Amino acid sequence: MGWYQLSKVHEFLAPTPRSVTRVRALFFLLNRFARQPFITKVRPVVHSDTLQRFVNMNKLYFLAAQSRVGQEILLAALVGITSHLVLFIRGEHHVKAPILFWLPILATAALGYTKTRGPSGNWNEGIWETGAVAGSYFTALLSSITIYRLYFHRIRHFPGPTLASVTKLWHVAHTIDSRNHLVLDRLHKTYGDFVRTGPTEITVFHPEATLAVHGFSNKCSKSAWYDILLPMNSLSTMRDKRQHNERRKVWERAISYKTMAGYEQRIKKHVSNLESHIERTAGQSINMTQWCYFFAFDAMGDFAFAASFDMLKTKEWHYAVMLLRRALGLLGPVSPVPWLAQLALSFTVIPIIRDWNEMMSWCAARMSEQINFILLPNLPHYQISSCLIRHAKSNSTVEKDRPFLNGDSAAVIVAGSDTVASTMTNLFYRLAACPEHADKIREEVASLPSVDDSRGLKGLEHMNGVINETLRLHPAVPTGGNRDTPPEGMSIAGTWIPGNITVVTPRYTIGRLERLYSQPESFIPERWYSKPELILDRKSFNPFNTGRHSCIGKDLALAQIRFATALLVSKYRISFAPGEDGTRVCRDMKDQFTAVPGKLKLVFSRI
Ligand code: HEM
Repeated sequence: MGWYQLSKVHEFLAPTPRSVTRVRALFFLLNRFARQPFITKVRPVVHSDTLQRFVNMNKLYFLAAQSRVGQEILLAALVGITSHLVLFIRGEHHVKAPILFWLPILATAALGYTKTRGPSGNWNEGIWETGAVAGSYFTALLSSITIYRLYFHRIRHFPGPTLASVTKLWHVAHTIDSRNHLVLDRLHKTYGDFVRTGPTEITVFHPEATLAVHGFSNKCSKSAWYDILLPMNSLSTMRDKRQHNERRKVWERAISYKTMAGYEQRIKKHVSNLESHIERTAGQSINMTQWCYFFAFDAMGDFAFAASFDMLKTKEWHYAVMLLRRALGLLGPVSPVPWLAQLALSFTVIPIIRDWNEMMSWCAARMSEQINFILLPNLPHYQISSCLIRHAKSNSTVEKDRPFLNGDSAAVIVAGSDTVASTMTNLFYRLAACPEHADKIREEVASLPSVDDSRGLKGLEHMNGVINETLRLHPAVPTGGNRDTPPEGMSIAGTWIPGNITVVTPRYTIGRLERLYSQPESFIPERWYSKPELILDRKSFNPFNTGRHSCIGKDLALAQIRFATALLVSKYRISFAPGEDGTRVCRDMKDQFTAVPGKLKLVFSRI
């Protein structure tokens, strides 16, 4: 647009001598923020009619500004922009999401009331005016947020879906069926190693991300997602580094080298319960996914509270486990958006939220039982809750520690059961699909003095290869584990990521990168011992995470998986049930922070 047309606009917009400077500034800004020069882009469509309409609108706008309602509308717009620039743009607000959601709604209702019912109230005008003022506030707020995130944000130059950089609701819309692992995998294929998956979030698929973000020397901190249990807290959700370090030391006493022997005795009991069922149903089709869950939850209930859920015996889902599994369904769609999770949790009448709260109360009640009824000298060492209670009782901090004790009781059941159950389901799926791996494990186990020789089992190369390969292709935590970059920012593989940006490092995709593994989609356990050339960079394999937040239950989990695999493989041949080909395990898998595999029907036949 030339100066002739510009000065026309300027005559109408601001008829004062200072207007030339203002109009110049306006067009300078438009040019600056648009991806390409705004004026050249707009020029062909700005003919005299359009210009006249634009001018008329501006006249109306100035007239409106002189009326009372017009002033209110302008003020609302100003408040909208100011609340973004002063409040929302800084810090975290997800915990206050319920207040921030209801406040404008209540304010609009109050405004509506005064305009329609007050002394000078008029129903029709009042409704119209309230709508206009509220609309003006929200339009201004959302426009300000959108413009800022698209054109000014520190990470605006990272590629990714445009809507994802404006709002995280984009992510919710895509993960409504709990398949975040596939959503992120597709984004990697489209946009490359660094993808902007949210207004303040970058998902990094580069192999170096694992160590940079999770390794021992990293300065990152846990992201807003980890406030999910508030007002409770737990080792796995603690964001404060000092608090986490202290709590971790208490946990290390609960699951240590010394206590492992105690746990192993009880693992053998649960493996034997699983095997009894398989023996009774030998030659018949069984739902292996379900039995892996029964096994893992029974064992974890026992380790956590000395109270097994006894599902392997009753052959039925325990009420509390059903609650927990239903409640965790919430994490699939809302996990990518911490503020939505907080908001959703405030709607306590929704069935899934009721399940969530009931599950939390159930776990808290189990912890209270332990606190109230078990005396200090009787607390066994090889029980997680008893070690945590012992610490609180000996420091007289039971009441102060309640939020941690209650949070830990819920977190340990989820962290310890879901992960083991999904890994075992996937492992048996792989053994049924490739029986030669089961044959190799059988040979290895036969070389040991006993099938439950824990030391010997640890050294079985092929069995460990099968476990690693299962965890690589089917990680139990496929995308979770988000971190925030330190305030000063950080560099990952030469790419600078500014401070306080959430970084996601999805194990599901990183475990399948061609840059890291030859034939990445193939299940080759030998790559972990006899064919190391098939692994190009071992450092980024972290199914249990690395660094100070690494899985504290790793040894416990591996012991369960090894004992169960060794016993079942040495006694039975494993095959798919008639009509089953195993595809449902991956096809129906859900990513609810932990992975939930699809149904798997197997037949175990005695050897
Ligand atoms: C195959 C089984 C398992 C896998 C693959 C696994 C994986 C993981 C991963 C990836 C993390 C890090 C999560 C994050 O960054 O937020 C983690 C943390 C954790 N896991 Fe496990 N886990 C398994 C079994 C267990 C078991 C049996 C327990 C029982 C005690 C357990 C307890 C925990 C706890 C308490 C944390 C938090 C540690 C911290 O933040 O200091 N996990 N696990």
